[in-house]
Amino acid sequence: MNCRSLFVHFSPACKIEVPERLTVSHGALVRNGLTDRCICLPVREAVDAEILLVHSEEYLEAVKQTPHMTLEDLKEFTLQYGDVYFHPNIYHCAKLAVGSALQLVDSVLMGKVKNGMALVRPPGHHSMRSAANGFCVFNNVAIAAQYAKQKYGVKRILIVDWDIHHGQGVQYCFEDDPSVLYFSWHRYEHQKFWPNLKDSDYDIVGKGEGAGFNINVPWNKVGMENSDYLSVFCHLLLPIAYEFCPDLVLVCAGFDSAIGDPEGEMCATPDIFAHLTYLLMNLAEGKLCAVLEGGYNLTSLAQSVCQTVQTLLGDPLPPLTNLTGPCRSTLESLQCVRAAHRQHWSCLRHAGTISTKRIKLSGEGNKDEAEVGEEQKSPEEKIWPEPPKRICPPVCSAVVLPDGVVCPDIIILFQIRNGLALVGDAAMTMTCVVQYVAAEVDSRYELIKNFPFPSQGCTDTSGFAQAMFSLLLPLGYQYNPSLVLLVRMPGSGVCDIMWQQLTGLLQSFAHGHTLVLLQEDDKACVGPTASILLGNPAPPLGQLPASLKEDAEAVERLRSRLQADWNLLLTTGESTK
Ligand SMILES: CC(O)(O)CCCCCNCCCN
Ligand SMILES: [Zn+2]
Repeated sequence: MNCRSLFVHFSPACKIEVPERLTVSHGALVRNGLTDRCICLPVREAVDAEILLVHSEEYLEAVKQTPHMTLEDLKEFTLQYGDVYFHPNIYHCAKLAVGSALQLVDSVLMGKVKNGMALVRPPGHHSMRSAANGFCVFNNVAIAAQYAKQKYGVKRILIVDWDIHHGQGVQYCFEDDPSVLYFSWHRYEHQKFWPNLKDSDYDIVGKGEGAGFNINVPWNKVGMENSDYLSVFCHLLLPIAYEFCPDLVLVCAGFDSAIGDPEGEMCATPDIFAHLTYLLMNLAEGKLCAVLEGGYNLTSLAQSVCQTVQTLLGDPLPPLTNLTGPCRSTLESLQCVRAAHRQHWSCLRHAGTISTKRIKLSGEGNKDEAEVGEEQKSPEEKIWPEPPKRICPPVCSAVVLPDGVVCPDIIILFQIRNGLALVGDAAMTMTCVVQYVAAEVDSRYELIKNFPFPSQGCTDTSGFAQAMFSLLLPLGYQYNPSLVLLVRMPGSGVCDIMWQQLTGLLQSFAHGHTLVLLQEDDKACVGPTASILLGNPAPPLGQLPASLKEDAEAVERLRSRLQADWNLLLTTGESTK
């Protein structure tokens, strides 16, 4: 009997938002042994009340009809929205995506897990109160934020949207809400890139009570690299985020901002997401929920997801190499956003003064004159090195007590990850360690001493925080040491929680190989320091007041003096020379 089989082939309306995005990402997590180290949370469908935290009744009712629609009706239905595709099963999937994000928020806020990532489809950040848009049906992250506020009374939530598209749905939801700080960078090209909104530009800062709590960083050129992303984090997002002092961090984790993606056409490599994730984990005592948005190159998507989850698990970060500094277009965007937000955030009040002439940026950092060869390649043809293995030394931390000997090579030679030593004379020991390292281990080390501050004492946490973000982090990234030696000089005046934040942030470098030297009478500092070295989150600094003018100016003077040689320190396209 010849059986006639009928293949109904759904020609995929959308070629990039495909099921393989989840199967390939999950497969990579399994292959890298990361799922074994995670707990897998059960998913559930969101209920109406949760969806109505963001969306209107009429929109929810309309979407509820879609499972019963014919293909023709579905096509008709989608015409009222932009760039979104409906399938009879998408309502169910969209409820699962929201439900997954809420399950993650519950687990983090109830302390069952430190942090986590929800791998969901369909994405959410474009969907609005009464409209689907850009592959999104319900706004997963916006609903998660409202849910966290309503159910757990969370006071301040930071949403970081590193997807390459502007999450206008999130912006519209919270634009007048000062309890939710929304940060988004996005391909913009002076409004020529989708969704082509004037509302996505840097001067849209929020409305009424929400003024200052909406930060848009437009990328007006493609080909942005790791340096561009890091400079926006160091010189804009982190200073404001620390001043805001969130109780929870939600990430619209779209990976179409990675190299190879057909939508983003950027050149940042997957390991950058290890660092972006880590830098955010030092906020809100590590309470971070990442929710998948976009990401359409299956190779870079899978690698980026693994880099993100590995950092959430506390593994050492892969050093970022050849950071050449931000390109001119980034500096222009950075300068515009900082100027637009200067009145709202005291960390920007003394921001770098606009100066006279343009600085000649290093060649590679300049998208305007991208190398010819690279320029021609399509995103899919781009190649990049596989992110390096991030090995975890068998021992995390060692403590050397006064009668012990400080031998830094055990740290550098990967036998342990980091360590602290209580020594009789911190300054003298530092000199010995530096000579030993320089001679014996032939490694580059970064000597971290407290920056010369005009104002003594911990009164100026803000000034110190400012120095950390606008000086220490960019310098450390560009210098790329193989050991970080952190010395707490007697009378440094750096208060414990700032010290803990500093110890935490400096583990961004050198595979986390940090050697801390403490004066032996500084015993009270051993516990808090060891806690950070063991991977615990630093306590919050609290909402930071304006830094003392003389401190901010001292940092600015130091920054503008060093920026000619270290252009990750740059925040404007001008040099002050
Ligand atoms: C989650 C996400 O932000 O990645 C969704 C992106 C939607 C892109 C729609 N492209 C439309 C092109 C129109 N000519
Ligand atoms: Zn996107």
